[in-house]
Amino acid sequence: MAACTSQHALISVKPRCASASFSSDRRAGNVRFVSTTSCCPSSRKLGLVCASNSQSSVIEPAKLPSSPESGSNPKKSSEAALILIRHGESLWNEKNLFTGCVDVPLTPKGVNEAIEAGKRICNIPVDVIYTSSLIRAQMTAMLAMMQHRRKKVPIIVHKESERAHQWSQVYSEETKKQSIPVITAWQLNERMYGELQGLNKQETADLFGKEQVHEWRRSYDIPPPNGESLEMCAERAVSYFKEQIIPQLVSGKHVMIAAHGNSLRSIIMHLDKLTSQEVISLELSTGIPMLYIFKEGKFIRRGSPAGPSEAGVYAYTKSLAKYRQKLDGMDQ
Ligand SMILES: O=C(O)[C@H](O)COP(=O)(O)O
Repeated sequence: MAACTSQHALISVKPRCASASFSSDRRAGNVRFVSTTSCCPSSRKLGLVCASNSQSSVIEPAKLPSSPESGSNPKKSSEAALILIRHGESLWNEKNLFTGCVDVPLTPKGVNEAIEAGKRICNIPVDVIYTSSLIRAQMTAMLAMMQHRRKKVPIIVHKESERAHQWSQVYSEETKKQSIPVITAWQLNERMYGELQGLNKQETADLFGKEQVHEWRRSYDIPPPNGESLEMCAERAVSYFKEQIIPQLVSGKHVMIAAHGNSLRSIIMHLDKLTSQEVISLELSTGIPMLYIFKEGKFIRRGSPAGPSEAGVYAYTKSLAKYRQKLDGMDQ
């Protein structure tokens, strides 16, 4: 890994204007890619593993009824928005500790990041929210959604027991219409970091070597001691995405996912068809939302803002622009 790391060059890409298309661009806003032209043997090995495991981001085209919220004609429009947000800074991000599945809340900075994330997506329709079972992702989802111009109330769906489900029912159709279900799923949790959980990242690198720790943190198929590799994390996160979330998009629902650096890396790897070599260089910042459009069975990246507002950073589709106009109309 040392050879790879030393030859990496950081590429940062500025967000594009609203009219630009991101369809074939894997680099945007919070997603940083690093050149991997010269690879070490272990990276080549990863590439081979990926080739046999590579997943297509195209699923069978389906009939896609549009949500009434989208403000578009269901016959003409067949697209749904997918927003991905990594949680804001957590107390252990701040302390530079390996966190994984330890359930740590946001810092005040993380709270602000979640609020800013919400402002960036305040004009994009959301019908259903998925988060991990960890509080940092749930706080981020809630804080972000509270910034939305549509002012719907995000409500956690409790299905841990029959009673929890029954006791959290809402008995007004009108109130339900003004709510957004928030579905929590352990499958979207951060990759389990095994015996690194709670250790300081810098001290671990000093102890085991920078290359070893980079391999544990970023390689596709090398797990940290007694933890999950990205590949293992993808097995649950991408399966959940395919089984539970894609059907929502197919039915025209606009979806937001608030999750974690590595569970989202595995989902982005799937959406953008990254190889196991390319995913090594994929880094997600805390609290920066990415937007994809699901259309005719394909996922198209539409941008990721680096600025403080959503204006001019997402490549709006026609129906997203219509939805935004509708919100403008509601304000008047
Ligand atoms: O779990 C953690 O420690 C972080 O959320 C992600 O860690 P990473 O940057 O090592 O992937």
